[in-house]
Amino acid sequence: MTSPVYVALDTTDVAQAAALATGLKGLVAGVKLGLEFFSYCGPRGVEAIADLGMPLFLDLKLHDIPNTVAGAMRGVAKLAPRLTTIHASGGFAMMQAAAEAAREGAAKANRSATKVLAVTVLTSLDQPAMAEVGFGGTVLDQVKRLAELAQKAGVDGLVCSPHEVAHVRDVVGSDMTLVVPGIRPAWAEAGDQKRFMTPKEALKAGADLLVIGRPITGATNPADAARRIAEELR
Ligand SMILES: O=c1ccn([C@@H]2O[C@H](COP(=O)(O)O)[C@@H](O)[C@H]2O)c(=O)[nH]1
Repeated sequence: MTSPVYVALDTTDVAQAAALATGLKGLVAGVKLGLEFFSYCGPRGVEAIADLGMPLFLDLKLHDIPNTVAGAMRGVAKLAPRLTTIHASGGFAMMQAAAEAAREGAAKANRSATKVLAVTVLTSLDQPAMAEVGFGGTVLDQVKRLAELAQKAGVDGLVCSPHEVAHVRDVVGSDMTLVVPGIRPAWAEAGDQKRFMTPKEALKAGADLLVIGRPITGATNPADAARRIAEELR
């Protein structure tokens, strides 16, 4: 079975990210670089990891007015990741502008387009945390609402927790890529994740790709942890 796992390299250091990526080559589907890495290492750091030749997910979770997000997305497109993210709560026009900018960037470079994924509700939020920021309804309803809106805006996929993935699949059908963080093997600590499941449960619920960070990167032997997850998925 080909691995469905993108490993989150949440580090401030290019050399550390490169060493982790190299050690995990062949054991994971690709690597995910996020805000922590990008804040410290910038586009040049991303290029250094891209040069290792593994599929790249650049998870910047863009969220601003449409014009600003489109501009940032043109920059992202130059880095040519396979996948990237925006926040669905930025609204329809923002998502539409981001998707368009990604497609235009790819067309200009004559390559296949970066898939734009809309993040629905962060996996670190539970129902009380949502109420704190003024959402009266359920997490599930909010995720489904944003999923529908994102699909209408023309994005390629969604990020949601394993708790909602089956429901999201019912709403958007089979065309959209569903990427699921909030993954915790039974032997790993939850940390700040609130809506999580094991890798096997998440795949069974309908995830296309899983994002796993600390259970792998924080292990004494990251390659062994990745192998253990692969075993559990078999
Ligand atoms: O809702 C979301 C969206 C993105 N993430 C990102 O995934 C990884 C998860 O890392 P762990 O160490 O496995 O918790 C991290 O990079 C987040 O930025 C998410 O967790 N939830």
